[in-house]
Amino acid sequence: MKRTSKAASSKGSSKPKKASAAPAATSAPKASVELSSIRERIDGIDQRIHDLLNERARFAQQVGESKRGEGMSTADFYKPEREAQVLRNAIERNKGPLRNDEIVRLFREIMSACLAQQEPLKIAFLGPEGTFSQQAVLKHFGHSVRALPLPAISEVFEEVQAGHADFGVVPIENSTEGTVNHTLDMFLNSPLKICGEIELRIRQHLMGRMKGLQKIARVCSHPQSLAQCRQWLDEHLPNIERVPVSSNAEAARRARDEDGTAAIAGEAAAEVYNLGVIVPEIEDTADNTTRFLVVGRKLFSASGQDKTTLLVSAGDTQSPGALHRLLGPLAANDITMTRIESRPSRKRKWDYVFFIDVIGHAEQPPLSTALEELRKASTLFRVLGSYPAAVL
Ligand SMILES: O=C(O)C(=O)C[C@]1(C(=O)O)C=C[C@@H](O)C=C1
Repeated sequence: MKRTSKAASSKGSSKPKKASAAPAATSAPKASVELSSIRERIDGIDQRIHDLLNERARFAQQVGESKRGEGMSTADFYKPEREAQVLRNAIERNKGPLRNDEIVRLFREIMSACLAQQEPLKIAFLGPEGTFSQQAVLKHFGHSVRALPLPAISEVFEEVQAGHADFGVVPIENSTEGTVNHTLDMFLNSPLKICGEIELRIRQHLMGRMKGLQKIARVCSHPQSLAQCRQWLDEHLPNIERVPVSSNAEAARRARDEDGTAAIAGEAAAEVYNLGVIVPEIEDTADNTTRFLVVGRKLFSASGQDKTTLLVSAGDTQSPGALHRLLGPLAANDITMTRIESRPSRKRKWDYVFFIDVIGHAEQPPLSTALEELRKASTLFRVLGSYPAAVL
C-alpha cells in the first residue's frame, strides 16, 4: 500500500547497506577482533571531536566577551547571518556518508550550545508543547534555547515586543493550504522585524489510543491540518466527524483523554501525549511543507543569500496600473519576486496592501536601488525584514 511503503522506504533509505553475512562458525572470533579495533578507532576520533568542540566553544566564548564589551544584550549575541554562513559552508564541504540535513542538524546544535554559554535565547512560539511550531524552533535554534509556548500568534508578537522573549517563531504559509492570514495581518500594526525563515516538512499522522480505523468516532485537528489531509479523510473516513481545534497538540490531548477520538498531528505530539500512530503520513501532497518566520526587534546584516519581505501599497488600489507601479521598480532592477499576497488594509473597504517577498538584502544593490524607486512609487512602504534564506 502507498502509505506503508512510503514510511518503510523513508526509514530504509537512511540505513547503510550491510555487507552479506560470512559463515558464522569460522568468522565470529575474527569479526569480534575487527569490531574492537574499529571501536578503538571510534574512541580516538570521539576524543578528538570532543577536544575540538571545547576548543570551538572557548572561541565562541571569546566572541561573546567581545560582544559584551561592546554593550550588546543577549538577543544581540545571536547572529543569524553568521549561522547561515556556517551551515552553508558545512553543506559545501560535506562529502558524506552523512547526509546534508544531518550535518546541518549537528552544526546547528553545536552553535546552539556555543551561544547558550553566553545566555540561552528565549524563543516564544505558538504552543502548546508538541506543535509543529515547536519543531520549527528546535530546527532553527537547536535545543540549547528556552522555548516558551504561548496560546496565540498575537501573544508571540506581544512577548517579543515587550522584551520578555528574544525572538518569536510563527507559521506564515503552508505549501498545500496557503497563507496563515493571522500572522500576515499582525505585521500591519506591529513594529517587529522578520529575522529569519524556517522550512519544515510537515508529516501528518493519524493517531489515537485505538488500533484500527473502525473504532474512530471523530477526528480532531487544527483546521490547517484537517485541510492538508482532506482527500485522505474523504477516502478513508468519509462519514466521520471532523472537529477543528486550536492546535494539533490540543487534538492529541483530546485523543488521549476521550474514547473514540483520533487526532491528526505530528510525531512530537504522539510522543508527548503517548499515542499510537494508526496511519502515518496522511497529508495529501508528498512535499507538504510549512514556512515559519522568526520575528525580533531589529534588522540583521546580509548573509550572502538573503530574502526581503516588504509591505507596500500604491494608495488607490483600484486606479489603473496601481500594482504595475509597485512591481515596475523590481522588474527594472532584475529583482526576483518569490511571493506576493494581498490583504485588506483594514483602513477602508476594498482597499488592499501587498506583502511581497524578493530575493536579496535591502541594504545591498541591486535591491537597495529598486527599493529607493519603489519607496517613491508607494504610499505605504515598509521593509519588514531582510533575512538569510532557509538553509535546508
Ligand atoms: O560568530 C559569532 O558571532 C558567534 O557568536 C559564534 C557563533 C558560533 O557558534 O559559530 C554562535 C552564535 C551566533 O549566533 C553565531 C555564531
